[in-house]
Amino acid sequence: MAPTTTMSMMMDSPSDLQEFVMIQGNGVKGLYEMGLKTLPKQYIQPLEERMSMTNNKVVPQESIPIIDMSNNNNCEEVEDAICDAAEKWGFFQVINHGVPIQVLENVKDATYRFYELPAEEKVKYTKENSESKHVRYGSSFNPDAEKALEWKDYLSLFYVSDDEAIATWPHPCRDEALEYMKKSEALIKRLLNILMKRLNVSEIDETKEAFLMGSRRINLNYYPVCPNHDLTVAIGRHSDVSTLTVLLQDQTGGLFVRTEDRRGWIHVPPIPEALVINIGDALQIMSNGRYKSIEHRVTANGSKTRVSVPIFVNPRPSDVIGPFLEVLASGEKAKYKDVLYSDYVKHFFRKAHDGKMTIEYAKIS
Ligand SMILES: O=C(O)CCC(=O)C(=O)O
Ligand SMILES: [Fe+2]
Repeated sequence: MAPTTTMSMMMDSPSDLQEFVMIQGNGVKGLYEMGLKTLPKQYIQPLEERMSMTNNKVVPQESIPIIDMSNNNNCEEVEDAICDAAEKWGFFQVINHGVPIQVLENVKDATYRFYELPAEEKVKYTKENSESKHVRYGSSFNPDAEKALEWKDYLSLFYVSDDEAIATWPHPCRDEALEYMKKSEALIKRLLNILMKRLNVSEIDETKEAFLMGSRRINLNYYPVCPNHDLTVAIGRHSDVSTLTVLLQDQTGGLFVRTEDRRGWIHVPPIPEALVINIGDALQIMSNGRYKSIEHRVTANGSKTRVSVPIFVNPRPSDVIGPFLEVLASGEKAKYKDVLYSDYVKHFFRKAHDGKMTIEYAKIS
């Protein structure tokens, strides 16, 4: 069938579009490559979700902290900057973080390599087809629950063990994704140690380590050029369910973070060689609200393809998480109840992205 015929059929029929994007595994990348000039209506977001609307003012003069983690920097100053940023912003960027720059470049290249596979290859990893429940390729966030789709393709890799990853992760990106995960471990431990110290957790024993970083998931996100990009989003407003997230973004830009007063959005400018760190809901819960998991979103781009590679550092699915006893020791009242982490995550993935609503699930009212 000629591409124009397929395209006009898809523009008219939601099920044809879903078949092409999700079932056949072409993703939004496939839509872009067909030369689509108009955004299909399924992707048109309600007015209030579009970045161009007045309720979504970008605050240009503000910026999240950029923290130099070089070893020769004053330790105490670095530690304070990290904890302050986690309390006030829930988001910061780190430079001289110790993850080799080549490892970051390699995982970005590997992301392109995966998405350049033909749809017949990628489709092997969709929810319907994937041989492993730990490997999932898809488009948008939760198409079954969303009123409007998001302009994003993703490959999500849940880490269980090296052997399992080697046996199941797609070859074009397997080694690079694993290497990025391995090489970021020291940074993750350093950040968690620093953040725990302010919570009076002086030592991360085995149980605490499981709560804080017992499981990890790495996503390879692909956001192709988007027609009528102002009418849609690449990722809708959400907070992460992780303990913390280490995010590698390319030089395109488009990630925005909610301001403290919730009245505007701040751009997270791409900085060469930097990593973005953000606090997730699990750490907001464990710190009893001291560290903030902040709403963020990604805009779609009309002229440039963007990739990003977050590592979600999580508790184990079987862990029951709640505010740490050390935090409550001073008599502070618990703001969150104990929740089974897998239930919390299921709750997040059952819905469309809805800002900061997920954490209501754990709140003591
Ligand atoms: O692509 C980005 O910059 C952010 C991605 C993100 O927020 C997520 O995957 O949870
Ligand atoms: Fe996120």
